[in-house]
Amino acid sequence: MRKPPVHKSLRNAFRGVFLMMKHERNFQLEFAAFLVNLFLIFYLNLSSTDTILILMVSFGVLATEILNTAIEKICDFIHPDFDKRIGFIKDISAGAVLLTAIASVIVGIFVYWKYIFN
Ligand SMILES: Nc1ncnc2c1ncn2[C@@H]1O[C@H](COP(=O)(O)OP(=O)(O)OP(=O)(O)O)[C@@H](O)[C@H]1O
Repeated sequence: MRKPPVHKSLRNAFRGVFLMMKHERNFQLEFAAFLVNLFLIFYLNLSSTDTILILMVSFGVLATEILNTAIEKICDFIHPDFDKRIGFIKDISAGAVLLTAIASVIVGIFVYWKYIFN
């Protein structure tokens, strides 16, 4: 099969992010947190290193949420019935999101602390 041109692949990828925004509540909340971070980056005039740190953890959470949702959808598609193994797969996939969220809270505390309390 021929590969689609780059602009089409890019359009599909953006559609994927748009679908997440439209249908997935957790992603909507995480995207809202991302927008708050964008505001704080400008409002507190973060250094470039701190900006990169905040952007990396924010995009990390969003990207992991997309992969988690993809795994959940595959699970529901290939095995809609209750199965301990599906539960295990979904739990560890959700665990990946949890870890990135914890990392983003830790980084956020370290970065914003300097600007708010110093
Ligand atoms: N088919 C299944 N068999 C066994 N356990 C399941 C199954 N579907 C869901 N579970 C359990 O329910 C939990 C939630 O699964 P669900 O598919 O509803 O994800 P969700 O509520 O959208 O999760 P998230 O908040 O991570 O998006 C799973 O982590 C798993 O423990």
